Amino acid sequence: MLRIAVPNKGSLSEPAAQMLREAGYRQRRDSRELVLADPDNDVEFFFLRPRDVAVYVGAGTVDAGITGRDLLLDSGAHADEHLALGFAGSTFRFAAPAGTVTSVEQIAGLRVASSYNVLVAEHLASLGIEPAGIVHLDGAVESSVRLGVADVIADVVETGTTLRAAGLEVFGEPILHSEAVLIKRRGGVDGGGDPAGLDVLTRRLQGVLTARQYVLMDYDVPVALVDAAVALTPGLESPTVSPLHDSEWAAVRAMVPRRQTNQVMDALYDVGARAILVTSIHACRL
Ligand SMILES: Nc1ncnc2c1ncn2[C@@H]1O[C@H](COP(=O)(O)OP(=O)(O)OP(=O)(O)O)[C@@H](O)[C@H]1O
Ligand SMILES: O=P(O)(O)OC[C@H]1O[C@H](OP(=O)(O)OP(=O)(O)O)[C@H](O)[C@@H]1O
Ligand SMILES: [Mg+2]
Repeated sequence: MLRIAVPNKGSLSEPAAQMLREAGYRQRRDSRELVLADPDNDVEFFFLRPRDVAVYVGAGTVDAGITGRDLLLDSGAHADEHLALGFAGSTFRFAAPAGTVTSVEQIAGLRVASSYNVLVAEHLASLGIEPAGIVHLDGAVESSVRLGVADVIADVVETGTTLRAAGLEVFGEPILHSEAVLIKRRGGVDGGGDPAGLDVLTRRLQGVLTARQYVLMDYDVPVALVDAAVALTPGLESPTVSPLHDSEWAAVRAMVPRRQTNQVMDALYDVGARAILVTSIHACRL
């Protein structure tokens, strides 16, 4: 039975549960449940603090886990990213009161507050910059400068709303682009390969990612224009082209990136395609 660690609260928890549900797994009904067996799928879920997921995976007491790339790197755990999951996207950045600090080099000799000390220390060391110290805080890091325990902060930024509300501005390049990731133990099981069942979990999650990123497009097009139309909808491998009762027309079906749906429909219409239909993909295995 594959043992999978899942965040029990915070920004990652609900979207992780939703993705697993879409991948056909049972998920808990009560947010206080700590363990959930799903015997039909031969997996067991352990609901753990987002920060602790990498620790358990690194120790090998669970086989895989869902966490943030930033949390994984900060943990120093013996675990690696296996699959990017496309949600909980954020950047990890330095910020300071507007106009006070404008370059990363200026951090030398200053106090930096963060919940991600390891990440910050490694990043500054790699740049050869020595801060006066790194102050570890559990959260609400944006308040630390106003309250006098630090001069700059390093924190998760998504929309920037929290920073603005605290009168802070980002400076320097992003330290990291993060998102939710599926992780596994570094070096495999007892020095061997991946844990049994990880391949199935991975294919299922990839199926959800594909179903979210693509739509299915159907259209009719005059046979003489099939090549021009198909060039606009090459699909993943090759589009399906079927004959129609009217032998001068053909029907085409192809997967199209969801973001390009309307541009592709406009272009197909211009080429001469008609009856263009778009449907969502519920699940898939590529
Ligand atoms: N506003 C946000 N938008 C997108 N991702 C975020 C946001 N805040 C946090 N994250 C991501 O979620 C993960 C951390 O989750 P969260 O903030 O819920 O944990 P935590 O701060 O340890 O928990 P809590 O805040 O409940 O104590 C990180 O991977 C981080 O990049
Ligand atoms: O750029 P924004 O969209 O404003 O989002 C970023 C904020 O979200 C997270 O905070 P969270 O809600 O997890 O609180 P915490 O600081 O207590 O962890 C993060 O630590 C930032 O403070
Ligand atoms: Mg948080």
